[in-house]
Amino acid sequence: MYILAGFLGSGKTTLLKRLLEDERKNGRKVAVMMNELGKVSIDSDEVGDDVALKELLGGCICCTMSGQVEAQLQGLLQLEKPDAIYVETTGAAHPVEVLDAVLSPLFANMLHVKGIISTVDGKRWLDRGMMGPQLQQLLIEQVRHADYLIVNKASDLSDSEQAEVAISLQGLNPKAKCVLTNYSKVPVMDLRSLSHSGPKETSHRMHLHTSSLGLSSFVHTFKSPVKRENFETFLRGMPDTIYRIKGYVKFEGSSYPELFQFSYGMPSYMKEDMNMPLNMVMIGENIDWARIAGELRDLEAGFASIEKGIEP
Ligand SMILES: Nc1nc2c(ncn2[C@@H]2O[C@H](COP(=O)(O)OP(=O)(O)OP(=O)(O)O)[C@@H](O)[C@H]2O)c(=O)[nH]1
Repeated sequence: MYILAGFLGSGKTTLLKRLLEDERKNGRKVAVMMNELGKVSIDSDEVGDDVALKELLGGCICCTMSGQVEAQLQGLLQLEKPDAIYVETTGAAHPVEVLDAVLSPLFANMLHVKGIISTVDGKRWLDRGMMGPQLQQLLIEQVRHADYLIVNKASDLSDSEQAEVAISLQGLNPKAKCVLTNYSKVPVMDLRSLSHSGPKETSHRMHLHTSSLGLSSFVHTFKSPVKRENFETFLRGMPDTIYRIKGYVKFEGSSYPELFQFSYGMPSYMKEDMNMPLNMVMIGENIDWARIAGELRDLEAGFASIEKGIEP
C-alpha cells in the first residue's frame, strides 16, 4: 500500500496517474482508495476502468470515516486481491492518522505499507505564513511524516527559492528523499524501493481534524451553461482562502463541459468530449458558502458577480 498525502492541489492525483500508468505497464492488479472532502468526486474519472476504485466522500478518512475505510479495505482485499493499493488522502489529512485508519488489526497482516509520499506545492510552502496557524501546522506534519517528498511546481520558483524550500523541508524531515520537480515527475523506481519507517513520535502526534481547521467544502451543480467572462469575474472575486476548486463547467456556445481546476491562484481548463455531471467542488477556510452560492446563482442567471474591491 502506498499513501499519497499532501495539501490540496499539491499534485497527489497527478502522481497517482503516473503510478497507475507504471502499474499498467507491468500488468499488475491495482486498487485505489480515494478520499475527498467534497460529497462529489471529480478525480475518480482519472482512474481507468481496469482499476478497482473505492471512494470515500464527504469527510476525512482519518477523522470521521475510519470505520468505512476498514470495511472498504476488507472488501478490496477479499474480493479484488490487488497487488497494490493506492490511498489518495484528502489535502486536509494528517498522514499518520490515515495510516492508523488503514491499518486495521483485522487485516494489517495482509498489508505492507510501502510508504507515505507527500506532495508539496513549492510556492504555497514558501507562502505558508499567510495560512491559519493550524493549516500551517498541517503542512508541516505532512512533511515531517513522509517517507518521500515531492515538491511540485518547481518551475514557478527561482533557484534561490528552490534551495530555500529544499533546505526547510530537509530540516524538518532529514530522512525522506526530497525531489523538486513539476507534475509529480519522479523516478518511479525511487517509490517502488521505499520502505516505510513507521510513525514517528506517536505519543506527541497532533490531532488536526478537518472540523478544527476551519476547512469546509461546498458542491454546486450547474443547471445551465454560463458565460465564460462572467465565470472568470466570479473567480477573481473569490476570497483568498479558497484553496481548491475542481469541477465541470459548461460555457455558453460549447457542446461539452470543461474540467476546471483551481489551486493556489492558478486556474486551468481542459475540454471534455462528452457530457459530464456539472458538479463543482470548492474547498476553503472560513468561507461564507451562502454568499458563494448566491454568486453562482447570479452567474447562472447571466449576471457577472462584482469583483473584489470594486464598487458597482
Ligand atoms: N504548473 C503546475 N501545475 C501542476 C503541477 N503539478 C500539478 N499541477 C496542477 O495542479 C492542479 C492540482 O493537481 P492535482 O494532482 O489534482 O492535486 P491534488 O493534490 O490531487 O489536489 P486535491 O485532490 O484537491 O487534493 C492540477 O490542475 C494539476 O495539473 C506542477 O508541477 N506545475
